[in-house]
Amino acid sequence: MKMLHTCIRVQHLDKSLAFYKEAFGFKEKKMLDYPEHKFSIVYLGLENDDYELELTYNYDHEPYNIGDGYGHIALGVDEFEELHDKQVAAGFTVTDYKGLPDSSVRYYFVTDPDGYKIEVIQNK
Ligand SMILES: C[C@@H](O)C(=O)SC[C@H](NC(=O)CC[C@H](N)C(=O)O)C(=O)NCC(=O)O
Ligand code: NI
Repeated sequence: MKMLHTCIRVQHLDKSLAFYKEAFGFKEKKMLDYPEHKFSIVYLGLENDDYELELTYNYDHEPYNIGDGYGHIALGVDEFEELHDKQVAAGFTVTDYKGLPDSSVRYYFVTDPDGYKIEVIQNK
C-alpha cells in the first residue's frame, strides 16, 4: 500500500493553480473536467515525486470553511531560506521560521488562496 494524494477543495481553480505553480513549482499531471456535474479535478505533482496534490473545483462554490480540524500539508525542501525569501518577495502569506522544542527541525508556513496552510520543512 502507498500514499497517492491529498485532496483539497478550492474556490477559484485558476488562483490555486497559479499559487501552487509559482510558490512551489508544482506541475499539472492530469486535469479532469465534468461540466455536466459542475466540477473539475486537477492533480498536481513535483519532479521526482509520485505523491500528488488533488485540487477539487466545484463550479461557483462559496468560500470553503476549512475549520479547525485541518492542520497542514508538508513539503521538504533543500533550498529552505532561498524558497522562504522568494515566497516573501512574491507577496505570499509566509510565517517566520519556526522550530519544535529541543529539535533542530526548522519549518515555516505558507497560506494558499483558500486559507490552507502548507508547511515547508528544511531537509536534513
Ligand atoms: C479519483 C479520486 O482521486 C477522487 O478523489 S474522486 C472523489 C469524488 N470527487 C468528486 O466527486 C468531486 C466533486 C464533489 N462535488 C466534491 O466536492 O467532492 C468524490 O467522491 N467526492 C466526495 C468526497 O467526499 O470526496
Ligand atoms: Ni482523490
